[in-house]
Amino acid sequence: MIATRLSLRDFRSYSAADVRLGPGLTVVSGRNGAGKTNLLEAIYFACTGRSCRTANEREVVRFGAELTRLELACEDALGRHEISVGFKPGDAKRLKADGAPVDNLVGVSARPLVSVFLPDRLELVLGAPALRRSHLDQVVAALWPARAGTRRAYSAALAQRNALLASIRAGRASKASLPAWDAELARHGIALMADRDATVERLRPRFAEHAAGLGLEGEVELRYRPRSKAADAAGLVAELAERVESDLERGFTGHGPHRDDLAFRREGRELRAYGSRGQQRLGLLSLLLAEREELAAERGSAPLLLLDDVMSELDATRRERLTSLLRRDGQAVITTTELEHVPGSDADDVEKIFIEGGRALQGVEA
Ligand SMILES: Nc1ncnc2c1ncn2[C@@H]1O[C@H](COP(=O)(O)OP(=O)(O)OP(=O)(O)O)[C@@H](O)[C@H]1O
Repeated sequence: MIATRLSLRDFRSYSAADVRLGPGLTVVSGRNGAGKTNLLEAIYFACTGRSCRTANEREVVRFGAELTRLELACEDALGRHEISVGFKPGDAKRLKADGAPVDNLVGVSARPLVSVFLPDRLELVLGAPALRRSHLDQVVAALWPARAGTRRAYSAALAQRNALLASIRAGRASKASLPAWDAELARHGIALMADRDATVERLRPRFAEHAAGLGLEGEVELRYRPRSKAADAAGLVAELAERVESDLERGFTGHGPHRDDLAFRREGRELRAYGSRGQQRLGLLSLLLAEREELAAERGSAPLLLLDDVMSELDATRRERLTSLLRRDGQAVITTTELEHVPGSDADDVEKIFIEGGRALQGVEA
């Protein structure tokens, strides 16, 4: 599934825009503040009905406008599709797939899956483990939609166990009720760990391959780091039982897959602590590219990759490598202040959009 055209009204800096997206690479260029990221965000918003930039979505409506509206035309082997998103702050979003209203766009097959790289996504390498866990769980859900419920079930069981720990501490409940929740938590926990492990195992070789291809030198590794050593639910129950006194002291569950991490390593050391900014960026790009390939293999269609300002911190060789990779397969949209930062962008197979004066113009600057 590819996205072929985006039309919008009153989104961020645009009063209106109508742009064609290439089946391969599309380059969006313009000066700082021109509205390049806004266009990328608009594509994401049209695909998912959500912003990839802000939790306060009223920000996406153009200053002075009441509502925003986006339409995304897509195409697959079976024909054309259309997604539309209408958003008026304070009201429920109006989402449609092929003309029919839908509650959300998550499971909608009329649109491509989408994967986004914004500069602040480097937090995925640099930030707290919770970000990596949640990213990993999103990849699990994208690869195997039927398993999306495992994390929700685990979180619900964890909340229940924590509430029970607090009640026991306060003398309102007895310890005798804990084993039932431990069993429930362990059952979902083991399933969650198995899904995470299977996902990372599939991503690992592709990650290493892309890291090498993009010029991230040295031995590079993606590794799943589960907190628990348990091989089955009974093992996790036993680990929980061993720690019950400290859990009761703290009032929450200190052990289990809600403490897992995903490690990006180079030469045996964490990229987070020892990598340069450029190396961290290449690590994250390698992960997104590995995920894209794995999704294409599992789901039969590669996600649309949206890359904001990835070229500025890469040297000429790495820009070259990334661009040729992006031109090779799948659909990608990349923003840049300088077209020359995307080597080969003058080729006919690369679609170009130039942003100037609040308008998105097809083709390059005259
Ligand atoms: N709701 C909104 N209504 C109107 N304009 C907005 C809105 N939200 C942001 N903008 C404007 O959008 C512009 C920033 O656009 P954007 O972030 O897309 O720039 P960019 O081209 O990606 O720049 P850079 O190269 O610096 O990253 C700013 O001028 C900002 O004022």
